[in-house]
Amino acid sequence: MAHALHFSISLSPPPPPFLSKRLSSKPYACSAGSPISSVHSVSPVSENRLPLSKAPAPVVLQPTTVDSGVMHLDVAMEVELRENGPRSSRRTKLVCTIGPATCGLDELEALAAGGMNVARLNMCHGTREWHRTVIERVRWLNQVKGFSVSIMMDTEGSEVHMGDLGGLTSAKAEDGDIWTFSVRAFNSHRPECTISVNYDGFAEDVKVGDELLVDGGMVRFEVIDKIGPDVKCRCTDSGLLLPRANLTFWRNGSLVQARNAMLPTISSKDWLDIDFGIAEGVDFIAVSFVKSAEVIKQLKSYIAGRSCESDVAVIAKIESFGSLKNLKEIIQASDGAMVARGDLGAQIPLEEVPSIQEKIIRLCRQLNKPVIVASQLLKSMIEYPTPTRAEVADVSEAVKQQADGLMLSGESAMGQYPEKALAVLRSVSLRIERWWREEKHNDNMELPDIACTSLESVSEEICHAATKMANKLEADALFVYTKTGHMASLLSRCRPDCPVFAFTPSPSSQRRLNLHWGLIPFCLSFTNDMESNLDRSFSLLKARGMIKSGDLIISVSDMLQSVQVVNVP
Ligand SMILES: Nc1ncnc2c1ncn2[C@@H]1O[C@H](COP(=O)(O)OP(=O)(O)O)[C@@H](O)[C@H]1O
Ligand SMILES: C=C(OP(=O)(O)O)C(=O)O
Ligand SMILES: [K+]
Ligand SMILES: [Mg+2]
Repeated sequence: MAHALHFSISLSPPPPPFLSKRLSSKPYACSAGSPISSVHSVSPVSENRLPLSKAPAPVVLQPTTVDSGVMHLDVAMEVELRENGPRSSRRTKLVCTIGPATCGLDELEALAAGGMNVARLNMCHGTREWHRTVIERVRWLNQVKGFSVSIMMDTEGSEVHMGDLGGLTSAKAEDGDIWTFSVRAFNSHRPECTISVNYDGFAEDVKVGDELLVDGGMVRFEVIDKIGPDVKCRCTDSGLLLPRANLTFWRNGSLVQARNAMLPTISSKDWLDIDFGIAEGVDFIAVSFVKSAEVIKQLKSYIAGRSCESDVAVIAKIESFGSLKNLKEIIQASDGAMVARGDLGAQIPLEEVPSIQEKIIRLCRQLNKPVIVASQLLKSMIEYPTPTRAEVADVSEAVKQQADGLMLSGESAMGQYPEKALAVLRSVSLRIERWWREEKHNDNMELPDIACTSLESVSEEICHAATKMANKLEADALFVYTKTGHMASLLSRCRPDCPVFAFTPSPSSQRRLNLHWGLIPFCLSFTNDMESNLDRSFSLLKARGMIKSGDLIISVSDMLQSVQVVNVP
């Protein structure tokens, strides 16, 4: 049941069933969340972190069940709408990777209150039990605290990576140090300067003289000797080794495709994780190292056969050489894409990443698929409370390119300042979006027809026309009443100057729409009578201070092929 929120009466929420669980993900310990009171205050300052220099005012959310089930909107978006007004609300969506720094209930709530639209779980790390507890916590926050945070599961894939560091959060490799990379497993005792590798063929595939890159070049080694399962390497570029960091090796300046590159994109472990994700009802499954459209089609039909509502969206991660060769087919087959710059930058020359990012974003928009820009957006904030100027410029570039979403990885998973990093994404997005609108940099990107049926063509034309009218008339918001969410995505694709209030009867459609640029998704049941739908929405939204009398609304729906222009009474 959806809980619509009002802010006057306080009610004690039921205690979360998982409160007693203590989540830990070796080598980190993490808080299991503190008891929740009815008036729960989300403080940006939490234990064992430095107080933030410019801490935002704590958000105090008092959920009640007034209007329960009538209309539901993420409570953080509601606060933002009320405070900034529709036209100044944030259009770019924010994805946070959850890890030891943010798996506690308080930390998750702080991220939700700070504008996290999607929580990402990287199946490369942690146990299924650990991930299940995080999912339960996010669900609890959604149900009891009125958020609408979606969940994205990200598969491990058959990449080569290091093992854990036996309890250490990191290890420093210095220039000239000799380290051993071994396919042996070290259960309790890991010898000094030794790292385990998850791929059995590792020692066979590398050659003396190869260059070994950790995490796309954060640390570099040269292979100097091979002794059975052990590969001896000399550090040539010092840096921090992080648990399970990805490994690539290069020969004469070219990436060596290890035999694991021939393994299926979705490993047996990934299929079990996918079963887990479907059973837990995650909203998105992001597939690592996609090489072809076939694997996406296969996964989509697997999901359709498994989950009765078949509403898990599949996101293709573009992070390998193979995916670039089949980019259009892959994106066409998927429900969205991720520019996974971490691994992408380890597979192609770094200087090619920016133009490829732009190309993928443009292609996704043309094909009407949401796209996320991921990795290293605010990397320095893992350790420092303020970003570098270059990082802010990188974030603003992605915002200018009108990517649907921006993603935090280590910054939110294991960094010292997750909430601050999220606040930076939020404020840079708001500022750059406003600037882009004021400067009328509104691109006139050619949007090709994507409709397959004549009815879909009509919807597409209606969305183009409605956007044009909304821009010209400087409307306060576009409204769309949509059963499947498709028409809302078509409006988002037009990147209108005003936000799009997307009303959909299903909570799962609402959570899927969370990822689309400029959409404010509401869960609301509606009828075929547009007149009464509008009346009802107006009175609900006005009562909650999200719109006001006189606001200009342009409304479309996927039941009635028309555009309505209305002033809020
Ligand atoms: N579930 C988790 N448990 C423990 N650590 C995690 C988890 N998720 C992420 N991390 C940490 O955050 C870092 C950044 O996350 P991410 O970018 O998703 O992974 P990776 O660096 O392996 O690609 C990881 O290297 C890892 O140290
Ligand atoms: C997001 C990425 O994938 P992962 O963190 O799973 O390696 C990436 O490589 O940029
Ligand atoms: K992954
Ligand atoms: Mg990756």
